[in-house]
Amino acid sequence: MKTVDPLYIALDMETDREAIDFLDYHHLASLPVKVGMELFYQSGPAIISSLKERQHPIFLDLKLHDIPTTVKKAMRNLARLDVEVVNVHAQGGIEMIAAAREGLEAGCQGKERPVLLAVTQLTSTDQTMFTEELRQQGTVKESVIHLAQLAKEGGADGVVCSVHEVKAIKEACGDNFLTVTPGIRPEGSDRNDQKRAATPKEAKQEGTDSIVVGRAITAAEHPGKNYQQIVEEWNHD
Ligand SMILES: O=c1ccn([C@@H]2O[C@H](COP(=O)(O)O)[C@@H](O)[C@H]2O)c(=O)[nH]1
Repeated sequence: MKTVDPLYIALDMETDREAIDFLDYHHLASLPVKVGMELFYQSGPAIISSLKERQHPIFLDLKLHDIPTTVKKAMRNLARLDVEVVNVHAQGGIEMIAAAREGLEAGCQGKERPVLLAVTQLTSTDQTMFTEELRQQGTVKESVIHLAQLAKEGGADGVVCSVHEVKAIKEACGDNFLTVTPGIRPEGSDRNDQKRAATPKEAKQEGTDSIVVGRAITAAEHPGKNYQQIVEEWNHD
Protein backbone atom coordinates (compact mmCIF):
# COMPACT_ATOMS: atom_id res chain seq x y z
CA MET A 1 0.00 0.00 0.00
CA LYS A 2 1.34 3.43 -0.97
CA THR A 3 1.61 6.21 1.61
CA VAL A 4 2.28 9.95 1.57
CA ASP A 5 3.81 12.27 4.14
CA PRO A 6 1.27 14.09 6.32
CA LEU A 7 2.39 17.63 5.39
CA TYR A 8 4.18 19.02 2.33
CA ILE A 9 5.46 22.59 2.34
CA ALA A 10 4.76 24.08 -1.11
CA LEU A 11 8.03 25.69 -2.22
CA ASP A 12 6.39 28.05 -4.66
CA MET A 13 9.48 30.21 -5.15
CA GLU A 14 10.64 31.13 -8.62
CA THR A 15 14.32 30.27 -8.19
CA ASP A 16 16.24 27.40 -6.63
CA ARG A 17 18.36 29.87 -4.63
CA GLU A 18 15.25 31.35 -3.01
CA ALA A 19 13.89 27.90 -2.15
CA ILE A 20 17.11 26.60 -0.61
CA ASP A 21 17.78 29.86 1.27
CA PHE A 22 14.25 29.75 2.67
CA LEU A 23 14.68 26.20 3.99
CA ASP A 24 18.14 26.92 5.42
CA TYR A 25 17.28 30.27 6.99
CA HIS A 26 14.18 28.94 8.72
CA HIS A 27 15.76 25.64 9.81
CA LEU A 28 13.26 23.51 7.91
CA ALA A 29 15.79 20.77 7.20
CA SER A 30 14.68 17.44 5.72
CA LEU A 31 10.93 18.18 5.90
CA PRO A 32 8.68 16.95 3.06
CA VAL A 33 8.34 19.60 0.33
CA LYS A 34 6.34 20.13 -2.84
CA VAL A 35 8.05 21.45 -5.97
CA GLY A 36 5.67 22.99 -8.50
CA MET A 37 5.90 24.35 -12.01
CA GLU A 38 7.30 27.76 -11.11
CA LEU A 39 10.40 26.27 -9.48
CA PHE A 40 10.89 23.24 -11.74
CA TYR A 41 10.59 25.25 -14.96
CA GLN A 42 13.40 27.52 -13.75
CA SER A 43 15.68 24.98 -12.20
CA GLY A 44 14.73 21.57 -13.61
CA PRO A 45 16.23 18.40 -12.14
CA ALA A 46 18.92 20.45 -10.33
CA ILE A 47 16.46 21.55 -7.62
CA ILE A 48 15.42 17.93 -7.12
CA SER A 49 19.06 16.89 -6.61
CA SER A 50 19.67 19.76 -4.16
CA LEU A 51 16.60 18.86 -2.11
CA LYS A 52 17.44 15.16 -2.14
CA GLU A 53 20.97 15.91 -0.91
CA ARG A 54 19.27 17.69 1.99
CA GLN A 55 17.07 14.63 2.66
CA HIS A 56 13.74 16.28 1.79
CA PRO A 57 11.02 13.86 0.63
CA ILE A 58 9.67 15.44 -2.58
CA PHE A 59 6.22 15.76 -4.16
CA LEU A 60 6.86 16.91 -7.74
CA ASP A 61 3.64 18.70 -8.67
CA LEU A 62 3.72 19.15 -12.47
CA LYS A 63 0.09 18.08 -13.13
CA LEU A 64 0.71 16.39 -16.48
CA HIS A 65 -2.22 16.58 -18.94
CA ASP A 66 -1.61 15.49 -22.53
CA ILE A 67 -2.21 12.55 -24.84
CA PRO A 68 -1.43 9.16 -23.24
CA THR A 69 1.77 8.53 -25.25
CA THR A 70 3.27 11.88 -24.28
CA VAL A 71 2.35 11.46 -20.62
CA LYS A 72 3.81 7.95 -20.56
CA LYS A 73 7.17 9.14 -21.92
CA ALA A 74 7.24 12.19 -19.66
CA MET A 75 6.49 10.05 -16.62
CA ARG A 76 9.25 7.62 -17.57
CA ASN A 77 11.69 10.54 -17.38
CA LEU A 78 10.21 11.92 -14.15
CA ALA A 79 10.48 8.48 -12.53
CA ARG A 80 14.25 8.67 -13.02
CA LEU A 81 14.34 11.69 -10.67
CA ASP A 82 13.45 9.29 -7.85
CA VAL A 83 10.94 11.56 -6.07
CA GLU A 84 8.25 10.25 -3.70
CA VAL A 85 5.12 11.68 -5.37
CA VAL A 86 4.16 12.83 -8.90
CA ASN A 87 0.82 13.78 -10.45
CA VAL A 88 -1.37 14.19 -13.53
CA HIS A 89 -4.72 15.88 -14.17
CA ALA A 90 -7.53 13.33 -13.77
CA GLN A 91 -9.36 15.12 -16.61
CA GLY A 92 -6.93 13.45 -19.02
CA GLY A 93 -9.04 10.31 -18.50
CA ILE A 94 -8.46 6.66 -17.66
CA GLU A 95 -6.19 5.85 -20.61
CA MET A 96 -3.90 8.80 -19.85
CA ILE A 97 -3.72 7.95 -16.14
CA ALA A 98 -2.91 4.32 -16.96
CA ALA A 99 -0.20 5.53 -19.36
CA ALA A 100 1.27 7.67 -16.57
CA ARG A 101 1.43 4.65 -14.33
CA GLU A 102 3.05 2.51 -17.05
CA GLY A 103 5.64 5.24 -17.67
CA LEU A 104 6.44 5.43 -13.97
CA GLU A 105 6.83 1.67 -13.70
CA ALA A 106 9.11 1.61 -16.73
CA GLY A 107 11.23 4.52 -15.47
CA CYS A 108 11.80 3.63 -11.86
CA GLN A 109 14.26 0.86 -12.77
CA GLY A 110 13.91 -1.40 -9.76
CA LYS A 111 13.57 1.48 -7.28
CA GLU A 112 10.27 2.06 -5.53
CA ARG A 113 7.67 3.55 -7.87
CA PRO A 114 6.63 7.10 -6.92
CA VAL A 115 3.09 7.56 -5.65
CA LEU A 116 0.84 8.62 -8.55
CA LEU A 117 -1.85 11.18 -7.76
CA ALA A 118 -4.49 12.68 -10.05
CA VAL A 119 -5.70 16.25 -9.59
CA THR A 120 -9.52 16.36 -9.57
CA GLN A 121 -10.94 19.90 -9.55
CA LEU A 122 -8.43 22.60 -8.55
CA THR A 123 -9.08 24.08 -5.11
CA SER A 124 -9.27 27.49 -6.82
CA THR A 125 -12.51 26.39 -8.53
CA ASP A 126 -15.82 27.10 -6.79
CA GLN A 127 -19.37 26.23 -7.81
CA THR A 128 -19.95 29.56 -9.58
CA MET A 129 -16.86 29.22 -11.75
CA PHE A 130 -17.64 25.56 -12.41
CA THR A 131 -21.20 26.28 -13.59
CA GLU A 132 -21.03 29.73 -15.14
CA GLU A 133 -17.51 30.01 -16.53
CA LEU A 134 -16.63 26.39 -17.26
CA ARG A 135 -20.27 25.50 -18.08
CA GLN A 136 -20.08 22.14 -16.34
CA GLN A 137 -23.13 20.16 -15.20
CA GLY A 138 -23.80 19.16 -11.58
CA THR A 139 -21.77 20.12 -8.54
CA VAL A 140 -18.03 20.47 -8.04
CA LYS A 141 -18.22 17.71 -5.46
CA GLU A 142 -19.93 15.28 -7.86
CA SER A 143 -17.27 16.01 -10.45
CA VAL A 144 -14.46 15.48 -7.93
CA ILE A 145 -15.88 12.09 -6.94
CA HIS A 146 -16.32 11.05 -10.57
CA LEU A 147 -12.73 12.08 -11.38
CA ALA A 148 -11.46 10.21 -8.30
CA GLN A 149 -13.20 7.06 -9.57
CA LEU A 150 -11.61 7.50 -13.01
CA ALA A 151 -8.25 8.01 -11.32
CA LYS A 152 -8.63 4.80 -9.38
CA GLU A 153 -9.64 2.89 -12.50
CA GLY A 154 -6.58 4.23 -14.32
CA GLY A 155 -4.27 2.98 -11.56
CA ALA A 156 -3.59 6.16 -9.58
CA ASP A 157 -2.82 5.71 -5.89
CA GLY A 158 -4.95 8.69 -4.90
CA VAL A 159 -6.08 12.18 -5.74
CA VAL A 160 -5.50 15.85 -5.06
CA CYS A 161 -8.79 17.38 -3.91
CA SER A 162 -10.11 19.79 -1.31
CA VAL A 163 -10.69 18.78 2.31
CA HIS A 164 -14.46 19.07 1.68
CA GLU A 165 -14.52 16.05 -0.65
CA VAL A 166 -12.30 13.69 1.36
CA LYS A 167 -15.02 11.70 3.13
CA ALA A 168 -17.04 11.17 -0.06
CA ILE A 169 -13.91 10.04 -1.94
CA LYS A 170 -13.01 7.57 0.79
CA GLU A 171 -16.57 6.19 0.61
CA ALA A 172 -16.46 5.88 -3.17
CA CYS A 173 -12.87 4.67 -3.63
CA GLY A 174 -11.96 3.04 -0.30
CA ASP A 175 -9.93 4.14 2.72
CA ASN A 176 -6.60 3.19 1.15
CA PHE A 177 -7.14 5.50 -1.81
CA LEU A 178 -5.03 8.52 -0.87
CA THR A 179 -6.28 12.09 -0.56
CA VAL A 180 -3.80 14.97 -0.64
CA THR A 181 -5.37 18.32 0.11
CA PRO A 182 -4.08 21.83 -0.69
CA GLY A 183 -6.05 25.00 0.03
CA ILE A 184 -5.12 24.87 3.71
CA ARG A 185 -5.61 28.08 5.64
CA PRO A 186 -5.34 28.48 9.44
CA GLU A 187 -8.38 30.19 11.00
CA GLY A 188 -8.58 33.86 10.04
CA SER A 189 -5.82 33.86 7.44
CA ASP A 190 -6.10 35.21 3.90
CA ARG A 191 -7.50 32.69 1.39
CA ASN A 192 -5.78 34.36 -1.59
CA ASP A 193 -6.94 32.51 -4.73
CA GLN A 194 -8.11 29.39 -2.85
CA LYS A 195 -11.91 28.90 -3.01
CA ARG A 196 -12.45 25.46 -1.44
CA ALA A 197 -10.17 26.18 1.51
CA ALA A 198 -10.13 24.52 4.94
CA THR A 199 -8.25 24.79 8.23
CA PRO A 200 -5.71 22.16 9.36
CA LYS A 201 -8.22 21.14 12.04
CA GLU A 202 -10.95 20.55 9.45
CA ALA A 203 -8.46 18.57 7.36
CA LYS A 204 -7.83 16.31 10.33
CA GLN A 205 -11.53 15.92 11.10
CA GLU A 206 -12.36 15.01 7.51
CA GLY A 207 -9.65 12.32 7.50
CA THR A 208 -7.34 13.46 4.73
CA ASP A 209 -4.03 11.64 4.38
CA SER A 210 -1.90 14.70 3.72
CA ILE A 211 -2.09 18.47 3.61
CA VAL A 212 -0.16 20.81 1.31
CA VAL A 213 0.65 24.20 2.80
CA GLY A 214 2.29 27.04 0.89
CA ARG A 215 1.73 30.68 1.69
CA ALA A 216 0.44 30.09 5.25
CA ILE A 217 4.05 29.06 5.96
CA THR A 218 6.24 30.56 3.22
CA ALA A 219 4.71 34.08 3.31
CA ALA A 220 4.47 34.20 7.10
CA GLU A 221 6.58 36.50 9.24
CA HIS A 222 7.81 33.50 11.20
CA PRO A 223 7.58 30.46 8.90
CA GLY A 224 9.06 28.03 11.45
CA LYS A 225 6.54 29.08 14.09
CA ASN A 226 3.62 28.85 11.65
CA TYR A 227 4.80 25.43 10.51
CA GLN A 228 4.80 24.21 14.13
CA GLN A 229 1.34 25.67 14.81
CA ILE A 230 -0.10 23.97 11.73
CA VAL A 231 1.51 20.65 12.71
CA GLU A 232 0.06 20.95 16.22
CA GLU A 233 -3.42 21.80 14.92
CA TRP A 234 -3.18 18.97 12.38
CA ASN A 235 -1.98 16.44 14.97
CA HIS A 236 -4.51 17.46 17.60
CA ASP A 237 -7.27 14.86 18.14
O1 LIG B 1 -6.08 21.85 -6.55
C1 LIG B 1 -4.92 22.24 -6.27
C2 LIG B 1 -3.80 21.60 -6.72
C3 LIG B 1 -2.57 22.07 -6.37
N1 LIG B 1 -2.43 23.16 -5.58
C4 LIG B 1 -1.07 23.60 -5.21
O2 LIG B 1 -0.92 23.61 -3.78
C5 LIG B 1 -0.21 24.77 -3.36
C6 LIG B 1 -1.07 25.58 -2.45
O3 LIG B 1 -0.40 26.76 -2.07
P1 LIG B 1 -1.02 27.78 -0.99
O4 LIG B 1 -0.03 28.89 -0.98
O5 LIG B 1 -1.09 27.02 0.32
O6 LIG B 1 -2.36 28.22 -1.46
C7 LIG B 1 0.24 25.49 -4.63
O7 LIG B 1 1.53 25.06 -4.94
C8 LIG B 1 -0.71 25.00 -5.71
O8 LIG B 1 -0.11 24.91 -6.98
C9 LIG B 1 -3.54 23.81 -5.13
O9 LIG B 1 -3.46 24.83 -4.42
N2 LIG B 1 -4.77 23.33 -5.49
